[in-house]
Amino acid sequence: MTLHLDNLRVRRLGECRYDSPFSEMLSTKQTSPHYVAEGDRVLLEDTVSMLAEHSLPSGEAPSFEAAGPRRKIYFDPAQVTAGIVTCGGLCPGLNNVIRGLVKELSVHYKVKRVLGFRNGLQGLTAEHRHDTIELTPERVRDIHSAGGTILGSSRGGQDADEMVDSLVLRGVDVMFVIGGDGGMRAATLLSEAIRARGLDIAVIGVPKTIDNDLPFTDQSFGFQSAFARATDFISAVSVEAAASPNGVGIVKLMGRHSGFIASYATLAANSADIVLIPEIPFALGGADGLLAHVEQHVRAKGFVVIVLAEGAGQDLLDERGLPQQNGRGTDASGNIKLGNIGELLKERITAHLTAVGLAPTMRYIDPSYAVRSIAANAYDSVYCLRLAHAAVHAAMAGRTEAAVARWRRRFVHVPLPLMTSRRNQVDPDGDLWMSVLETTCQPAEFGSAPARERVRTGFC
Ligand SMILES: Nc1ncnc2c1ncn2[C@@H]1O[C@H](COP(=O)(O)OP(=O)(O)O)[C@@H](O)[C@H]1O
Ligand SMILES: O=P(O)(O)OC[C@H]1O[C@](O)(COP(=O)(O)O)[C@@H](O)[C@@H]1O
Ligand SMILES: [Mg+2]
Repeated sequence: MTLHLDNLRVRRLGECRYDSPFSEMLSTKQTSPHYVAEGDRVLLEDTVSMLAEHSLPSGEAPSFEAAGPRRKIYFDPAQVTAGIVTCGGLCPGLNNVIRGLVKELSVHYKVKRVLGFRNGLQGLTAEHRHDTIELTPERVRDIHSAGGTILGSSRGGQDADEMVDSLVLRGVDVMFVIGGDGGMRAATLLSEAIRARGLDIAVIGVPKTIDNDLPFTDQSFGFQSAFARATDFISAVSVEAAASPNGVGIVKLMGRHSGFIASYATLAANSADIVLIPEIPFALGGADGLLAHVEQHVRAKGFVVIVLAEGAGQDLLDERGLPQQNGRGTDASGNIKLGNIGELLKERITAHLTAVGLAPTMRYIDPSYAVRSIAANAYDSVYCLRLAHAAVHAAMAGRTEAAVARWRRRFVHVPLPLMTSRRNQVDPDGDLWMSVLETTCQPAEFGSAPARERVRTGFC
């Protein structure tokens, strides 16, 4: 879909009539390489050729509204109750975002009250809507040093109208939804239900996911902490495999549909020979297949290290129809349940190497939740705080049905439906994957795997 300026405009609840606590500070600020002034916009595209394709005057080129404080705001802070919810899988930095929101709302805007809804969107059901946490600066003072979320999280669907009822009954004026693609979809439906009832409630999404599979954001928060942790496991199997006869090190990392964690952790560890991601199908057998390459590595240097994203090679499991290894159906949120490709590879590589007289020493690690349950690293901590500030400024200025995101290093407002309009994936023709190939020296494809769909947008 080609995006036009009108697709990127963010909805406003109404005219901003109240002075913002930042009015004075903003009076002299202008756009610079380090600041985007209020009213300025950030271009969607950043190459000369992409801009030339539109041949539009710069004011009409597709662009995002810049995030940040406004001189005038929509809500009277003294009357505002804010709500916060965290939903979906855990992600480093959730507590940092909660803390950042609470402090910005309380310290600078001095809002009346901040409520934390518990256990994800379940907390907005009729049954749980009164079981909230009063979020004060004191309550959140130390939460950022821990992983997880003090509010709890969950998967599973809720009725949008029931959630709106909860906001109305609890007097919420601005609602912050911290979630991944599922959470952003739910926030979109929530906003639509609010609009349908003509209510004056702002909904702002803060995109989170370790998989980095959300579009229109340079990288999602927590991703960097997660792949840094994953790097430790690659280094561990690399050491183990190198020290073992016919060593085979395999690390299976999270990444349901996108291989960003696997790719970045591989580049950081710089010790893997092969990376397998959901975006690039691979064949096991044949002269150019994965098994032949594994054998070549073991013969040539005595060991091999493989990094595997959990969503890779799912077609191979389908073909074999193994009930214990295949995924079955979807989870409560509708996410596909994956088969265990790690177990399949372990089994097939062991059988192949044994058959050719190279009985392997298998070193297999599935760090699973260990990469996402940790606290945010220093980079993500800063990033989470700045996203939280942007989210509060957006909500107080009456922006709604929008997410805050970092785009080309600037903070921007993205219309919520766009956040789920496509999936961010590693582009097999992009420069990230090229760096992976340069690092591992693996072939662009293993064997004659099924044709892949062309990835239309890879942002990293
Ligand atoms: N299509 C959808 N419509 C409404 N709610 C959804 C939708 N997809 C997900 N949700 C809700 O959003 C929440 C988070 O979604 P989930 O996919 O579990 O995690 P994430 O937000 O991390 O992607 C869940 O409570 C889920 O029910
Ligand atoms: O928490 P669960 O249900 O075990 O799900 C695991 C999934 O969560 C993730 O960590 C992140 O997914 P979300 O961003 O959708 O929360 C995936 O990488 C992984 O497949
Ligand atoms: Mg998701």
